[in-house]
Amino acid sequence: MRSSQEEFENAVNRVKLLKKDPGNEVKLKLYALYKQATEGPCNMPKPGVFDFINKAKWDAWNALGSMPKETARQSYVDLVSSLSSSSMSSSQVKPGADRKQQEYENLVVTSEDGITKIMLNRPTKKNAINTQMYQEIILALKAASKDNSVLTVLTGNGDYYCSGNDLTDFSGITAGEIEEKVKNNLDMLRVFVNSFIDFPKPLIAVVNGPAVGIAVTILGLCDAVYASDRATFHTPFSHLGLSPEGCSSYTFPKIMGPAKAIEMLVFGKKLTAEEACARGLVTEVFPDNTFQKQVWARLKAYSEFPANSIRISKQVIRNMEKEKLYAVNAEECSVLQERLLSNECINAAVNFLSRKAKL
Ligand SMILES: CCCC/C=C/CC(=O)SCCNC(=O)CCNC(=O)[C@H](O)C(C)(C)COP(=O)(O)OP(=O)(O)OC[C@H]1O[C@@H](n2cnc3c(N)ncnc32)[C@H](O)[C@@H]1OP(=O)(O)O
Repeated sequence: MRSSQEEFENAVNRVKLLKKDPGNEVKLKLYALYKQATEGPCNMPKPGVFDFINKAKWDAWNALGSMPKETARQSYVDLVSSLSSSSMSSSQVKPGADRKQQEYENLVVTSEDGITKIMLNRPTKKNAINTQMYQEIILALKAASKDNSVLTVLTGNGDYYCSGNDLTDFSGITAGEIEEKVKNNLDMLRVFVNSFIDFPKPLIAVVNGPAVGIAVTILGLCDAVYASDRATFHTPFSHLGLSPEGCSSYTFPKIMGPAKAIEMLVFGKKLTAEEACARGLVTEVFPDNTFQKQVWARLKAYSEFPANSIRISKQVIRNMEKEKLYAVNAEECSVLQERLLSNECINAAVNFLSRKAKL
């Protein structure tokens, strides 16, 4: 829907009423869209390099090129609407309260202060990831990649961060159905891991408690990992007749060296948070009683950094090895597909289901 001149003028007036300073980047965008909407393409002579303020304004306006006046007017109205609603909601919510987004069955996703938080929410099952939760995480990452947040955080609700893949996922499946179910799950796992590889902004894991299996391997694709000193890191693939996933067969040897990676991925050594930090898998460890306070203060400070710079820097680092990561993911999924059909794996799952085996 195209905006009218009246809506545009209303938006111009609403900008003056904003309670929160939207920051220089947004102000430049508003300036440029206003000029384009009212005067058309940039018609000013380029200011000298030392005339910083006018040069920044000129650059912003000039960057809009030949954008039609009507498009600029609409973009201006849209931008002001997004600013007005965020400024209004921040004055309406209690300090520290989260703004809830789309409803998910197994996640709580909220956005506040430039941070989108994706919280795994099956605390009674130690946040084990079932098929639906995999799909919801894929959707939540897609939404977060497009929202206004600067940072995205992955964390868990309750005493666990996540107990890994839901081992009951294959229960109730008949022998005739198993191959197809495994294939479908592995196709989904590949998409799930790719959504971490492709995530365009800094993705931070706030590991509030023990982490198992895929919840650990995927940390190698996160940009920072903050852990409570209560957290542990366990990849019991061999106990379960499985093989590494989440690109860990590539990221772990790179992060901690092959010998230490094999100790975790092949021999299933469980690490404390301090040990995982010493190996480079964890960025920093915090005492559990001040964990949330310290980590969120840190993240809030980071979220105030220039959003484009942060995103572009993350992408420069990730783009170096994206193709490699896609290939590793595909290979790991293909090996795991065979493993999931092996007797070793089926016996481990049956043991868990009959409550004989725990980690
Ligand atoms: C798409 C295919 C991808 C395949 C990739 C797999 C990679 C992996 O992730 S492998 C790792 C799999 N995870 C595990 O092996 C953990 C299994 N769970 C446990 O060993 C224990 O539950 C625990 C050590 C995590 C916690 O023990 P604790 O005594 O404190 O609590 P519990 O009473 O055992 O658990 C409470 C509740 O939660 C259920 N649960 C916990 N983890 C899982 C899980 N991974 N899958 C399914 N359900 C899980 C547990 O059964 C309990 O449920 P009930 O209260 O209903 O009995």
